[in-house]
Amino acid sequence: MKKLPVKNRLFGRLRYLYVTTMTEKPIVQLKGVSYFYASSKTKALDNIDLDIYAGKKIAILGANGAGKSTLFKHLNGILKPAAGDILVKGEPISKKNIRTVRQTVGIVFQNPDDQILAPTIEQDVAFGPINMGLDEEEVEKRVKKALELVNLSGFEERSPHHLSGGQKKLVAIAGVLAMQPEVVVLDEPTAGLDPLSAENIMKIIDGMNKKFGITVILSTHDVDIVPLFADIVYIMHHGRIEASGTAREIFKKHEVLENAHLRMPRIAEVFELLQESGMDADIMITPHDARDEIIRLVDNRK
Ligand SMILES: Nc1ncnc2c1ncn2[C@@H]1O[C@H](COP(=O)(O)OP(=O)(O)OP(=O)(O)O)[C@@H](O)[C@H]1O
Repeated sequence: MKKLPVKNRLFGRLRYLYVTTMTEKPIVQLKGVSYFYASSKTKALDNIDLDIYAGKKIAILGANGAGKSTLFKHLNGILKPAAGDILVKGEPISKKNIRTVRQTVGIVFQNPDDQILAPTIEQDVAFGPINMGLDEEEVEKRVKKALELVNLSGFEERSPHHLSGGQKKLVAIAGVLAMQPEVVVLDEPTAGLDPLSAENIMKIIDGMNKKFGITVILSTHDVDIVPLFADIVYIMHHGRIEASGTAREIFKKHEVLENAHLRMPRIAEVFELLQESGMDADIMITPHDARDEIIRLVDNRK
């Protein structure tokens, strides 16, 4: 085949990049979404615009009461916005498409007791696939795979109500994964977990994204896990998105963080202290980057 001149090849490549990035539509999109709880007279969401792209890992960072759970309840139609639109795969959520929307976007609630209903783990994880009208063989296959993914194989016959908080969260995640969603939304998945269980759950969440390309949106106020996980971070406060960007960009916004009752990751504070001691240190927010920066600083002093 005749090779195109370099200029044409370059143009072709640029056009490809344009087509794949600029024209890609968000898998979930919020346009000017507001929500008001009449009972507490609270404007929980205030004109939220959000574009979530397929395959990304998103962290919504916000203090207690920022509006994270309310936002999530809008993503698969549990709550309807008082104003604005929510589109899933380009379609506004409606009565007609709500079942499809709920198969596309699975939510793992903050409290697993709100989600776990059946007497055995197997029955609980099978609930979604059965509701989707899948045949017995497919349901069984999905339950087995979902329990494997959360490391709960062998727990099928046990009662979910006699599990630890961390294990209950895993059952809730398995229930959502068994529906094979494209987007998984997790409301504070590490809240109330010990460090090892939190790390385990974050590994499972990361695996969903890496192995299956699932788009992950999670909320947290744990600033230390965010840089280890997220491609894109949003800061929420008083029902508004106050900032967005990569973790590195976000954790430079000291004022925004402070106003939102958040802080930098602990590891970054070490670099602030080094700067205060007169060292030419860059602020690092992950252990690996911190190691590299410390080696650089040590080498420079030799
Ligand atoms: N069911 C409800 N009825 C009335 N007000 C509510 C209800 N749920 C939440 N709110 C109010 O809406 C605001 C946002 O709450 P939301 O639970 O969405 O915040 P959050 O960021 O998820 O908080 P947290 O980190 O504590 O879970 C708060 O002021 C809260 O008191």
